[in-house]
Amino acid sequence: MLVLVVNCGSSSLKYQVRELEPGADGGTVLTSGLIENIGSSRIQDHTQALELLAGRLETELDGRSVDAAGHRVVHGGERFSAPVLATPEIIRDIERLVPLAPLHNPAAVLGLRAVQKTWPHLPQVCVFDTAFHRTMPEHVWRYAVPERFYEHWGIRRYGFHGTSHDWVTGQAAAFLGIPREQFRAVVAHLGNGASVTAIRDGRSYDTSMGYTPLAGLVMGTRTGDLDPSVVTAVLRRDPEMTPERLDAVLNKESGLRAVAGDHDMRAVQEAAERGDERAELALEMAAYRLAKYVGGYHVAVEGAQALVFTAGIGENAAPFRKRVCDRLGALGVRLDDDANAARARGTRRISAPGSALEVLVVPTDEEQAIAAATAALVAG
Ligand SMILES: Nc1ncnc2c1ncn2[C@@H]1O[C@H](COP(=O)(O)OP(=O)(O)O)[C@@H](O)[C@H]1O
Ligand SMILES: CC(=O)OP(=O)(O)O
Ligand SMILES: [Mg+2]
Repeated sequence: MLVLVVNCGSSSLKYQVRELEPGADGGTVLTSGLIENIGSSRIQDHTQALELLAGRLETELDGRSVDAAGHRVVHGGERFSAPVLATPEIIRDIERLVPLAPLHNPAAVLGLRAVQKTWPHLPQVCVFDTAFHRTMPEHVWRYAVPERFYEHWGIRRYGFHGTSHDWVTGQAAAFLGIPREQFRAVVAHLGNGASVTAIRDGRSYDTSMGYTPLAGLVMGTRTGDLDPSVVTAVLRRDPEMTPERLDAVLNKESGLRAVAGDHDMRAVQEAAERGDERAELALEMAAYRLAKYVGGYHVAVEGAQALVFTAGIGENAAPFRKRVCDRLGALGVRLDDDANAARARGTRRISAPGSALEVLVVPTDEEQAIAAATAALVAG
């Protein structure tokens, strides 16, 4: 079966076509690519991007056609706890969740509709970032705010990057030979967006992102945790500031970008190595925040067996992993500096013998997980 995996951003569309057997792993990648600058004069909207993609696929797949499409949908609210086949009603439901994820869900809706318009008979599956976190207990997902915030507006912790946290948890448990339902871990997904999840009995027990993907860790362009009074103070003090503008500042102009002047970890690391003090401060802030979460989640899961790093930074930024692990001595974490620094691929151990927690690097593969879920649902 050929599955088109679609990850729609507001101005970009990442895709992969994978060949796989339903019920098996995510199979092999036949082709992949990225269409950027959606909204420009050349590519006006997602429908036009999909038409461009359809043309590309005809050559790239040598005339073979895809059998299904799987979409990454960031916010599934409380409604979706597993992947679903997209129907017009489901797409409308996802559209209703746009106020909860104004930066992420609109693109998914556009992508779903554009695929429908380009290939009217293609089955489509939605895979939600929030779904994996539906197992969090109520005392974890509740905020201590008036009940009506939740009742009227759905304000609670949802959590994101679930497809990645789920996949990486399974890979890590298998690598260590621990049955998944007995696995306790802390999984750090560190990409442009970053979140950390407490895994108890192989499931999500707590996670650092909240009502939106703004909470938790210091990220490339997002603040992470912040005293909410900062929001009201800025709105009061700056006459030009609006909620929309402040949303953009906190999501797109903060994090590493605000402190170090660049959102990209590679650039920040290079600047720190040259002695740039702002870059050094940004790295210390990000590492300290993450280390605090690891300590907290170690307690939350009653003793983690492993700490797992994944995504662009987690998989590649050895100096950042060291910064974090060096703060975890009180938990008995001991890094193997050579293993950490080695340029290796695939799932690997980077802790020293005798470390109280196994420290692993596990490459994430959200596309593979989305393809597998799509094939399973379409075939079933
Ligand atoms: N070799 C590397 N060393 C340090 N950071 C890296 C390296 N490769 C990628 N990164 C960082 O990974 C981040 C992007 O992660 P990624 O998972 O691709 O993000 P996303 O999918 O959220 O866009 C960037 O900050 C980038 O600088
Ligand atoms: C939910 C989220 O933060 O996604 P990304 O890391 O792709 O921005
Ligand atoms: Mg990512």
